[in-house]
Amino acid sequence: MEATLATAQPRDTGIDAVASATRRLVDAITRAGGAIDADADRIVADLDVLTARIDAHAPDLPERIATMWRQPGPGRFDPAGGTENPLSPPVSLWVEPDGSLRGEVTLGLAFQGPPGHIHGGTSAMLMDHALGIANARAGYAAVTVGLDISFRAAIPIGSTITILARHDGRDGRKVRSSGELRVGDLTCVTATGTFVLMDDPSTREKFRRLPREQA
Ligand SMILES: CCCCCCCC(=O)SCCNC(=O)CCNC(=O)[C@H](O)C(C)(C)COP(=O)(O)OP(=O)(O)OC[C@H]1O[C@@H](n2cnc3c(N)ncnc32)[C@H](O)[C@@H]1OP(=O)(O)O
Repeated sequence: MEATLATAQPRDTGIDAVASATRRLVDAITRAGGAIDADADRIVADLDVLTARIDAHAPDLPERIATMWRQPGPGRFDPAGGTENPLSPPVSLWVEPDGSLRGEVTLGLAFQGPPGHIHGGTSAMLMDHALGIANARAGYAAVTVGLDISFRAAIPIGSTITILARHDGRDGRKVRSSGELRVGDLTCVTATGTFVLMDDPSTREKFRRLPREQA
């Protein structure tokens, strides 16, 4: 049986290709560091031309957000696994036979925290998002209200990180999920999350309107 992808299906054309190219750009900048100083003026000028070319296509923010949420299927703009989001690590999560999620990702220097290792905030984002998707796959679209995370071992930059996440149950309007990040057999991060259902009245009211309407 073919495995089911729980995150967006990557494409090698269009906005996905632009996002991938931008990730390569960010990786190159972080690896080169100050070695590009002498060429910086020309690089900035080239990048500004590209930015202006792209910006010419951008609608205003509420319209863009509305368009994003009209897209069917897994979020293509998510911060972890969003194939259209250049800031998103290239995470794909697959549904295991027991309904839990499993995926792999390799992160570069842009995600560094302590020397040579992944930033804890990045690990927390991977966990938060994977736990949220595990809930959604179980039929419970929900937002995080609590995330309990333990950093047990540092994750080296460039290592293959295995992401595991599972939905653990529902208690009224709250749902729970848990997961971990592993490198090989080593469990580096564990997390448990408490989420509140999106269709709970207070949550629905909070997230119904677009940011500009809430200001
Ligand atoms: C498929 C895509 C998946 C995407 C996953 C994305 C995950 C995210 O990053 S979501 C973004 C981050 N989260 C947010 O922005 C939510 C911010 N919070 C809120 O807006 C509000 O708390 C809201 C609207 C959800 C609920 O508000 P309100 O009704 O006042 O309830 P609130 O006081 O916050 O608490 C709700 C419940 O959670 C419990 N709770 C609150 N904090 C915690 C915590 N840290 N740990 C455990 N439980 C908690 C409360 O005790 C309460 O429980 P009960 O229903 O039994 O009384």
